[in-house]
Amino acid sequence: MKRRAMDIILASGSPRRRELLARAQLDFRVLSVDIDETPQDDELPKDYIERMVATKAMAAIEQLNGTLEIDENGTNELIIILTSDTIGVLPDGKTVLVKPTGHDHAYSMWQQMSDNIHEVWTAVQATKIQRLPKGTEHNASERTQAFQIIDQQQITERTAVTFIPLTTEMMSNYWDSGEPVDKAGGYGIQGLGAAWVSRINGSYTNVVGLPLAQTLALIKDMTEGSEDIVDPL
Ligand SMILES: Cc1cn([C@H]2C[C@H](O)[C@@H](COP(=O)(O)OP(=O)(O)OP(=O)(O)O)O2)c(=O)[nH]c1=O
Repeated sequence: MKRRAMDIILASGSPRRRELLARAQLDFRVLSVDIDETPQDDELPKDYIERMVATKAMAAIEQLNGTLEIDENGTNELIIILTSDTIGVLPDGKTVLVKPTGHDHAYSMWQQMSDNIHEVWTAVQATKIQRLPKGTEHNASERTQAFQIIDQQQITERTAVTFIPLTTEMMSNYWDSGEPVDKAGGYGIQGLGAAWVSRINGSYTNVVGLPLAQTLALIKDMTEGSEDIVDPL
């Protein structure tokens, strides 16, 4: 992998995403963003996931505008912000599985996933921003706007996951493990949840939260034509 001068920021609090991107031996920084991830009534999976990655990107830019430390550190003027969101989607193509809000929510998702196939969708947005020249920052809504968006692209990767039949005892034990709480659909394929998965069709890293090969292709595409081109491993 050729190193690049362009900054890459992974705007995510997910340790899984950080670990996955680190496997590409790419220099990047992490910025944690916190947004309201509640789906709207009757919001379709595609609309929801695209809204999530776009909202996370805007929250990341807001944070950068707020601190401006990026310039003080002599960081590059061009930055690619990566944001990502993972959901489960039931075979009806409409029901979105997010992080469980509690025990009952997890059970109701698992009952629908038991002995059934669901899809895991991860969307990734790459947002290229440019630091405005010093002195040209402007104020909007009482916040300094120090960056402009010069490009943005989204991809959504889908993986089909088959669950074995689940018993109440299995669900109860798994809930008690604490693993389900911060994961879409209430399970982690990379952890104890692997025991529930009989088959997948598609990208494994996509289920864990970041489709690595596709994300690297997105970064490469966005750096194409610049000196900072990122070549795959
Ligand atoms: C299905 C599945 C999801 N997950 C995780 C991936 C995501 O981190 C999480 C879904 O929540 P997300 O909102 O996509 O991500 P997040 O809140 O963890 O992090 P961010 O700051 O980037 O918003 O579920 C697994 O770790 N393993 C799995 O098998």
